[in-house]
Formats: sequence, structure tokens, C-alpha cells
Amino acid sequence: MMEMEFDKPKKERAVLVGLRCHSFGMDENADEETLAELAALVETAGAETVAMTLQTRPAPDARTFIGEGKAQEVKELAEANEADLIIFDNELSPSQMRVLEEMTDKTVLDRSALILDIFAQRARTGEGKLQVELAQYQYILPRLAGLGHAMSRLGGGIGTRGPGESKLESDRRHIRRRIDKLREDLEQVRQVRAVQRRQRKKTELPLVAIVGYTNAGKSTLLNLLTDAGIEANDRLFDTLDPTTRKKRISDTQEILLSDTVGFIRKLPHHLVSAFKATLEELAYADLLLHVVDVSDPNWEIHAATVDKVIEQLGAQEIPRVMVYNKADKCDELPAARDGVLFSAKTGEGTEALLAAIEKALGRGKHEMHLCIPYSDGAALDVLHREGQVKSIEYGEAGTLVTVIVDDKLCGQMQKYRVEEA
Ligand SMILES: Nc1nc2c(ncn2[C@@H]2O[C@H](COP(=O)(O)OP(=O)(O)OP(=O)(O)O)[C@@H](O)[C@H]2O)c(=O)[nH]1
Ligand SMILES: [Mg+2]
Repeated sequence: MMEMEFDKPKKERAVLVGLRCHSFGMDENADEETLAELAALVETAGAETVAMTLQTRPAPDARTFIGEGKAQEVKELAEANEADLIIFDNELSPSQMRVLEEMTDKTVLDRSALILDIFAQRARTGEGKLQVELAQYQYILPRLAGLGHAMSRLGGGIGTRGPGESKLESDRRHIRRRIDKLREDLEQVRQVRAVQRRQRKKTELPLVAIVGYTNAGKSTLLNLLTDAGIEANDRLFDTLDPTTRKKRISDTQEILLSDTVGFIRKLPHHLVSAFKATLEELAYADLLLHVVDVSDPNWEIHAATVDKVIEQLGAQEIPRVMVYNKADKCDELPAARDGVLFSAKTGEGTEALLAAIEKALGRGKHEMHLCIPYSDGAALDVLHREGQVKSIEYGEAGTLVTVIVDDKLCGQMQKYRVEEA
């Protein structure tokens, strides 16, 4: 750590700007809370927030987004705070971004660009890197096109239009080719996953996917249950590369438990599509554990965001267990709801969680004592095949078996049930 201090680059300083409009939908609007979340993203990206400002307008200004006067104010705010960056909580059009850069003489980013940057820093595996690169190009491409329009509107002044245009054209062609290649590579990744899924089906271990808003405690939960040794940090989007571990949840049931990338409000849609191969896993899960951080005052909004992404991924039919995490941090717990109160930090609620998983998987196991008449040898075969025979004795009336069975077999064997010897 010590030698690192040496050439540690100075933290970039950012001014955050949000626009609140009545005409905006929930995913477009900015308010104090989304700005606070943006500040957390800035910190995650390794920069520092030095000032924030929220503008309210009936509608965004087409040219400057926040209005000429406000843009001037932001410029002064950035100068007074020696900021390097101005980051908007809302998505800007390519031309607005350019106008604002010219007016303020600072680098202007929007939330999507910031999230992409964080993903780029975090991606570890080859696949994660491919996904991020694809998302970045998809973000850049329309912005290049915007620039192209602006240039062609210059009216073909000598030295501006010709070379500029052809340079842009070749950039664009280059990017399109790269996008195609990345898509192809990711398609291969998807196919490998499909094979893995089929193999998993053969082993018949149910797949339980942990989903939730970023920083909800998903990785901590997986670590607690499986000693997976995944880094859990108080940073947003800490996990980009999902980890899957085997876990025994009862005497007779094992599951595969999988961590996933966290969700966030206003997740750039390029990211959702680029991370499809990863997120797709959700759609094949047998059960979703939806982890929420109940100590966060906005947890209900966050949970709704997660529900929406689950729907986008076509996973809404999959059974879900709600895990109300960080219960240790709350003085007041949410009113009784369907789900498990939990703390991945203290382990409180673990037993209830495992029981809830087992129940939701609908593969509840039962220990039964049976007396199988010698005339029904077939029943004994079924028990050996589908149940877990613990002990066997040959009695007068038939074979005495102690066996662990699932719901279905339990129903079938009721007629042979006896009291424990
Ligand atoms: N007090 C308390 N802190 C918790 C609990 N669970 C997780 N945390 C903390 O919350 C922070 C985020 O936890 P993670 O497990 O990294 O969250 P995550 O959902 O995996 O986050 P991303 O991977 O970034 O989406 C860490 O600092 C954890 O130590 C809990 O039950 N109680
Ligand atoms: Mg994580």
C-alpha cells in the first residue's frame, strides 16, 4: 500500500447536476436521492464529488438541457470548486453534451457514461470485458453519428467537411465491425453457458440466483452461506462476474447458488443488453433470492427497479423469496411481509432462509418409516431409486424401511406409513 501512495493520481473532482422535470418518467428524472446515488457512483469510480446542484424546469432545454442561465451557474460552480468534471444525473443527447462542454470548458459526462466507466474498471473475466466493451461502443456509436450531423451542417467548408467526414465514416465502420465481432464472441459465450446449463439439468441441482439492487448484500450472503470468498465491498457494482457455488441446505437437498451483477436505477440499456449472457442465467434459475437492504430508506423503490429488470429478462414467472437483509442495522423493521428477515453480517435468519428456499423449491423432504409388504417389491425398488434409504429391516409383515423422500414420493407411500419402531 505504502509505495502505492507515491504515484497515486490525484482524485478527479466532480460537480453533479440533476434536472427535475414533471414531464420526465421515473427513470429520467433527477432528485435529491438520485443525486446522492450518483455521488456514490462517483466515489465508486474513484472520483470525488465537490458540489451538487439540482435544477427544476417544466421541460428540458433542447440546446443546453438545463437552460442557458443554469449552465452558466454550473460553469461558475465548477470553477469555484476547481472541478475537472461535470456529471449529469440524466442522460444527455450528444449535442447537449457538446454544447455544455463548450460552455463550461470542462469534461461533461452523464450517468450512463459514468456507470460504463465503473463497469470498465470492474470487469475481471474475459467475458465481463467483452460485455463492457460492447456496451461502450453501443454508447459511443450514436454519439459519433450526432457529431457527423453537426459536421455536415457546417456546409462543407474546405478542410472541415471532407476529411472530417471520411475520418468519421471510417471510425464508424471500424466501430460497427468491432461491435459485430464482440457480438459474435459473446454469442459463443452464450452457447457455452447453454451447454453448462444442460449439464446442470442432468445433475438436477436446482439453481438459485441471488438478485438485488447494487450494494444490497448479495455477495456477503453468498459468502456467508458457502464460504465463496468473494469480495464484498461497500461500493456499487462490486460484483460483475457471477460466481456459482454448491450449497447443502438440508440433509437431502443441495442447490447451486449464484451471485449476480447488481441492478440500479437508470441502468443504461446498453448494459442490460451487453450483460444479457450473464443476466440470462436468471431466466433459467429455479428460484430467485431477491435481496433488499432494508436499512436503506429507498429500499422499496430499489426493489421495484429490480422487479422491473427481472421482468425485462423474462424471469417474472420464477418463484421468488424476498430476503430483507441488513436487519441488524435497522431499529425499525418493515412490517411483516412475505419473506425472511436476515442479516448477512450476523447470520441472523439463516435457518429461516434455508427453510424458505427448500419450501419454495417445492422439493420438501420428509423422513418416513414404512412397512412395505413383501407382495409390493416394486415399491421397494422405487424407494431405492428415488428416495434415500437410511435403514432397512426384514420384519414379519414386510420390509421395514426408514427413508427420506420428496413430496411426491411421500404422497405415494402414505399407505405404508407406520409409527417408528
Ligand atoms: N450491517 C450489515 N452490512 C451488510 C450486510 N450485508 C452486507 N453488508 C455490507 O454491505 C456492503 C455491500 O455488500 P455486498 O455483499 O458487496 O453487496 P452486493 O449486493 O454484492 O453489491 P454489488 O456486488 O456491488 O451489487 C458491504 O460493505 C457489506 O459488508 C448486513 O446484513 N448487515
Ligand atoms: Mg456483489
